[in-house]
Amino acid sequence: MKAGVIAVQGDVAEHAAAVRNAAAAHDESAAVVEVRDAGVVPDCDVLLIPGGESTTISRLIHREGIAAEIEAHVAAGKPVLATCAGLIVCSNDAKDERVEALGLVDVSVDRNAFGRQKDSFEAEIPVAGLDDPFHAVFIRAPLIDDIGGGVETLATVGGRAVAVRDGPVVATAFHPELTDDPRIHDLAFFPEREVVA
Ligand SMILES: NC(=O)CC[C@H](N)C(=O)O
Repeated sequence: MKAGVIAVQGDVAEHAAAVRNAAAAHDESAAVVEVRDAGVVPDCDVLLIPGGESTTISRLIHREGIAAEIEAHVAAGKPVLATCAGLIVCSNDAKDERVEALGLVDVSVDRNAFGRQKDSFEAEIPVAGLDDPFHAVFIRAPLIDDIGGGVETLATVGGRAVAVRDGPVVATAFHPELTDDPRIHDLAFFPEREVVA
């Protein structure tokens, strides 16, 4: 499996490690490429859009011609995992003119809504499809506010969605790449496969 991590800004190395771990759990190997230029995404089977700073990621993926390739990847039904800033970039509307949202996940977000109250928190949260709770790390996390009818909510905190699936895209307000637990990467990339011990 060839996995592309959008690497214009954000926590790229952590996603690379997590997707390798997720693939290893299926006795597969993931060849990870860091995407900084156009022309790489079309060869990727799966994509990861990391946490970081959504205004910067948005500006650079449009400037480098990567944004349109991400859109084509999703239009072809290929999986994407987008976390935190990645979720903001993939949303319909980030309510911030500096973020040219890709509209790949039918939600609107409030960029730093959780962050304004508290910069960072961690919580054990149940996630649809996982047997045990997931240790979720929230850092200046976005709040998902409007959710389209075709979007599946995978996890909530305080009644608010924090993980969603829209077709081939799984998006989280938290950072599954910052723990050693590959189960969210697994959900995104191996949705119908049995984990090999
Ligand atoms: N940890 C994060 O990715 C924070 C994202 C941040 N709220 C932003 O707008 O980019």
